[in-house]
Amino acid sequence: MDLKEKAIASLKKHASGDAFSRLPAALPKASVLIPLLLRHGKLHALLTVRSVNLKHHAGEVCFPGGKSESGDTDETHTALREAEEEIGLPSHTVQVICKLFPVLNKAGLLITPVVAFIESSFTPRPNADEVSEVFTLPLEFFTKEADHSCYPVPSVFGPTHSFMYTDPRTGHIHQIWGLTAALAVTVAALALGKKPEFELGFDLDDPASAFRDVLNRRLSKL
Ligand SMILES: Nc1ncnc2c1ncn2[C@@H]1O[C@H](COP(=O)(O)O)[C@@H](OP(=O)(O)O)[C@H]1O
Ligand SMILES: CCC(=O)SCCNC(=O)CCNC(=O)[C@H](O)C(C)(C)COP(=O)(O)O
Ligand SMILES: [Mg+2]
Repeated sequence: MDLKEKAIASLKKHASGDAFSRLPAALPKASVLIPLLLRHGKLHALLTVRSVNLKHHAGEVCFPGGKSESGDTDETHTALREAEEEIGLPSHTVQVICKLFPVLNKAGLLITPVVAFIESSFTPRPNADEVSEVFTLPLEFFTKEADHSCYPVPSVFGPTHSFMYTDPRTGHIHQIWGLTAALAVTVAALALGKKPEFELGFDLDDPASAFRDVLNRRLSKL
């Protein structure tokens, strides 16, 4: 099996499918698309920098995504629609692999990550109202200790991973932390089948249990 086939097989083992479909329907929902691609024989992930003019998470690094709208048929539809709106990614060119376990953020938004492969030749067309920059980086970056730290963020999370990535193409230094870092670390570990050099915080063979525990604890506080 080649790198891409291995990653797909490994990610599919952790597909959440409809396991979370019985959560309270009233919870506001959002999806993020975690776009993977092959570049120079390695798996890469695509990330965006949010416009500084947005009301929420201004200037932060995140995956393409956003809130569910009434016309969306499911979480995957939301992720694909948002990616098309934000970076001009044509939905029909995307190979969706699976949905992973959803995460409840501080604002009570239930966020479903959708992992997908996109074409290596994709050229982003960022919508400047929402996205100021798009970049890709090797997925294995999220398994290395070199540019990683882990620290508590008072009243927001438990410990959060944080990475400082210097994009060799632009020289820009991007901080990737919080939800986005947690998702990137998870997808890197699953897709590459590799434990990071730092403490992962969940069992690589059964990540769903840890995510389900966190979700249940959060739901019980609503
Ligand atoms: N054309 C546009 N100009 C400015 N802001 C926009 C916009 N389209 C969407 N937004 C805002 O960008 C944020 C992210 O949208 P989305 O969920 O579609 O990704 C939302 O704000 P809030 O985060 O304040 O709700 C939304 O209102
Ligand atoms: C969830 C809170 C954090 O993790 S803040 C730390 C760094 N920032 C991020 O990881 C961005 C998190 N936010 C998002 O990905 C999006 O705001 C969203 C998917 C929750 C909702 O999308 P929208 O585009 O409508 O803001
Ligand atoms: Mg968005």
